[in-house]
Amino acid sequence: MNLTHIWKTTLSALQSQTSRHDYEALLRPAMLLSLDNGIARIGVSSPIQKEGLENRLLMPLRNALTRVVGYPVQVQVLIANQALRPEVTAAPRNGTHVALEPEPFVTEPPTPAFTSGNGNGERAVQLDLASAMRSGMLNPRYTFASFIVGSSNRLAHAACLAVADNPGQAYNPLFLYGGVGLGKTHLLHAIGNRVLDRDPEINVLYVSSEKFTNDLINAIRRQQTEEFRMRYRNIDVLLIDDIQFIAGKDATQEEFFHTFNTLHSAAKHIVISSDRPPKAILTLEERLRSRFEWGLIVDVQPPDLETRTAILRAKAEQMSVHVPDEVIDFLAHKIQSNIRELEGSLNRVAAYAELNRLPITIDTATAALADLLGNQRRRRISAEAILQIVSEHYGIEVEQLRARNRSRHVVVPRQVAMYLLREETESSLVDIGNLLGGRDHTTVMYGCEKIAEEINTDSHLRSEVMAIRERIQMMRGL
Ligand SMILES: Nc1ncnc2c1ncn2[C@@H]1O[C@H](COP(=O)(O)OP(=O)(O)OP(=O)(O)O)[C@@H](O)[C@H]1O
Repeated sequence: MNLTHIWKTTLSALQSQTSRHDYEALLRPAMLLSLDNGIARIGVSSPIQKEGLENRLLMPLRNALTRVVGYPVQVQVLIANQALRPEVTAAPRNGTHVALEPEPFVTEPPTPAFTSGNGNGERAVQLDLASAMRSGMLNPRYTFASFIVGSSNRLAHAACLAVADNPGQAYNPLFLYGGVGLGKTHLLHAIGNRVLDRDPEINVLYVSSEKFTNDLINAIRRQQTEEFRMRYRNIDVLLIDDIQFIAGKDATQEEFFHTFNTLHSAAKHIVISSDRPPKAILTLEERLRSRFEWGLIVDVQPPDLETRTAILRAKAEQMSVHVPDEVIDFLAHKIQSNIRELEGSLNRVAAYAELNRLPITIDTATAALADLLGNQRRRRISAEAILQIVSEHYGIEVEQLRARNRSRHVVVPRQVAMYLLREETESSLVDIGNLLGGRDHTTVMYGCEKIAEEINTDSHLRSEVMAIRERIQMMRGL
């Protein structure tokens, strides 16, 4: 493995363990300069980044590197010569694409610009700045083509596609919400990429609400609010990520309110993502909340087993790694609620197998993910607890779920229980059948498939399943 490969694998492993902010601000812009005699030299571009890495991320970094290379590694953080580092600042406005977000969304980890200097023939690679500028700050990997659609994200995907094909028309604003690592950012970028593919003249801006806030603060400080407004109000498609961060920030909310009004009244499109629906963002101003509710609000749920399996297959294919079906199935069962973690786990298993020259098997995967699975064990929820939650939700007794009763008010909860037991536990179809009064495994399979299909078309059933799932997640968190 060369330095780039080691660093990429380390970053993938760390992505699911660090906050998004730390990952984007501290890890992703850093670079593995050399690895000699068990000492990894990490290059950063500023004292702030060095301090952040040393204070917050040294241990995870050391552990992740150690796992990736398979021997103990010490970490040194160095401030690399900034002259070597290509600055990706606000891209020149060429009238096609406003690029305000910093480097992280430009490329894979920025290998460029640093000399790896390990004496092993690693060469410095020059960042293709021109292509970074061309693609703006949208991540070219986040497209609709690379997005796997399943029941958990079908509506969100369809709404985003509709916006990308007809910006300024239906669903304005489009408000996407859902938990961590479920693909909201991916979808925002996919809209941007598709809009630009179809018409490179359209001004698209992807920005996190944190970045919006910082830009505003800087503009106020430098008395450049007019420029700020020109920049943010002169775009055709605004993709704003993690809007929940502006809640409680008065000046930012005020500014965003006017940005929103200007864009919306000019039929420019606004797509917003958040970790929760507008109603649940408690300190959000009422006038913003009501505007967010003007268009379409759509959720992204944790992926079901089938979608997790499809995502893992697609990622393995992208990595050109053959991963046997039983290992895919194993990972899909183990990592349930976060796609970023799902990807990270596959990367880890592949790197572990490669470094230790092992075939990819369930044993290899168990060893590679030992710490992650250890944590999960503590959070495992029993099948009985799920039955309890389902029966409480529907106001019936657990015994009725097990009984032979076929009236609809019991059949639906029973099938929901089958579906959730399959999704949320490692129980086999036979186990589930036994748990539910000795039913045949084909009956269980039918129940699971029925619910999986119906939640796509029946919004009432969908929200019931979501509510039960939320309770299960809460129980896991306890
Ligand atoms: N349906 C999907 N198909 C393929 N990859 C996906 C899918 N959903 C998410 N991913 C991948 O999972 C990772 C995490 O997704 P993303 O960053 O979009 O999540 P998010 O919902 O914005 O999370 P956060 O709340 O942390 O911002 C990304 O690498 C993304 O490409």
